[in-house]
Amino acid sequence: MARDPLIGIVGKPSSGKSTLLNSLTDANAAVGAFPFCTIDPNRATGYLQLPCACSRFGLESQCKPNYGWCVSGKRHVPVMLLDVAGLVPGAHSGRGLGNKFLDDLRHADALIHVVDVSGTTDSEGKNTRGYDPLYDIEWLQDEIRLWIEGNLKKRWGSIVRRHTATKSSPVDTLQAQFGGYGSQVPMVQRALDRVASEQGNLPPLEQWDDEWITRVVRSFMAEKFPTVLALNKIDHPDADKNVSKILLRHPGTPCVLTSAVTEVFLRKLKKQGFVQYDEGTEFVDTAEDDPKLRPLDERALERIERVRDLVLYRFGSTGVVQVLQASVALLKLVPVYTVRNIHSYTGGSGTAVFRDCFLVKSGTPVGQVARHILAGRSPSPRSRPAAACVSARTQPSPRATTTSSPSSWRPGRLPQAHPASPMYHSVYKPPLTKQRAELLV
Ligand SMILES: Nc1nc2c(ncn2[C@@H]2O[C@H](COP(=O)(O)OP(=O)(O)OP(=O)(O)O)[C@@H](O)[C@H]2O)c(=O)[nH]1
Repeated sequence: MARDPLIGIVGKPSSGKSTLLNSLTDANAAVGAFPFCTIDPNRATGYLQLPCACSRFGLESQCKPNYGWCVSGKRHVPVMLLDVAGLVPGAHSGRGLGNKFLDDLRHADALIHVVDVSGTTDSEGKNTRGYDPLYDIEWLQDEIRLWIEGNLKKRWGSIVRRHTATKSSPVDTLQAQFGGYGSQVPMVQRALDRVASEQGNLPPLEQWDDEWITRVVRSFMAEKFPTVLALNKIDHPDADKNVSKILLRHPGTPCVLTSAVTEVFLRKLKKQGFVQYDEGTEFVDTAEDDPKLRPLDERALERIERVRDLVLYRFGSTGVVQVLQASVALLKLVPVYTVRNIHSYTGGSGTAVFRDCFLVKSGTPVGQVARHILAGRSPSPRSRPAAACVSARTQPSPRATTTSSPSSWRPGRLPQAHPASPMYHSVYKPPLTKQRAELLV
């Protein structure tokens, strides 16, 4: 990924995409209980929560990020988000507001699919009761596949002729077609390898029929658009049974239970000084717990109680922070802290430490990281040339620098994402056995 990661938020109309975007950012995307409330894709900066490198050295008080912020060793790293207008079944052929929305997705590196698990909106986002959201997961994946497949099949005859005439490899031929989605050769190669491992060797490209094309496109989708499901509206009484059904049907898919509307509510009260809320946790203090806070009226207090009972105490959080962490984890990104002084971790002048943090694919050679950072940014003089890279996940050594190579990681490469990292813990990996899930139903 030669640019900053972009996470696309997709789903049917009224599933809560804009609410999720608002809860992750300071954006004010239009929110409404009517379909197609969003028409243009909204881009906004969300903030990914990570344990900051400063906390490993007891330097929390000196940590002053150039972008985002850090509180008590919890770093908030900016990540670009894209809220795509609601998709409906048949979108690939222009239904709803057309496949223009699918085109908006081209540059996304991973997707958050917002699924309304309350069952109160149908596949087009219209109000209903008892709707089965399992259907939404399937048709949305199909729409994306049919869109890519349609674009490919439109030109299949000439693609094959050119492939034969130029004696290209299937990877090169497909890369020429998939380049518009921001693919790269290794990504296309992985997609083909996956098909080969599942189906046996692929026939020559000239002999691919519709079924082979579908298999290849499916596999490319898994590489290009890794997806996490945000099972949203868990505050609704009908959500439990739908969540259980989804977890049973999609055991391998990363899912995070969310209540975006609760997160928006809590962040708003926090901003206004009514509550102390630690985002990503279940802890909300009011004036009853901390007299320094502004007192809430009876109605707001009742709502806080409901939110605690229905969401925070039951699920441990609103899930909004975790869903962004899960999507970044799908991309196998690790934070890299560039510092000028590898002894003080400062950025040049002053005493502030760990001023810059970049998200980089795990395993990327240090030289490539440096080239990417120096080429892709126009850093301020204060944060200019990185003399060293420190990754928050370097375990157990504190330093991963270009000039020293601690024994715990391979010299010249960034460490692999640590499996015990909170980034992975926070992904809602269904801990349910089949029996427990059935009990929930
Ligand atoms: N109960 C509940 N309602 C929610 C939640 N998240 C969003 N909503 C409500 O769902 C409705 C639709 O939310 P939006 O965020 O506008 O949905 P959208 O998916 O962006 O819709 P489009 O713009 O039409 O694509 C609004 O009334 C929200 O308040 C949630 O977690 N729980």
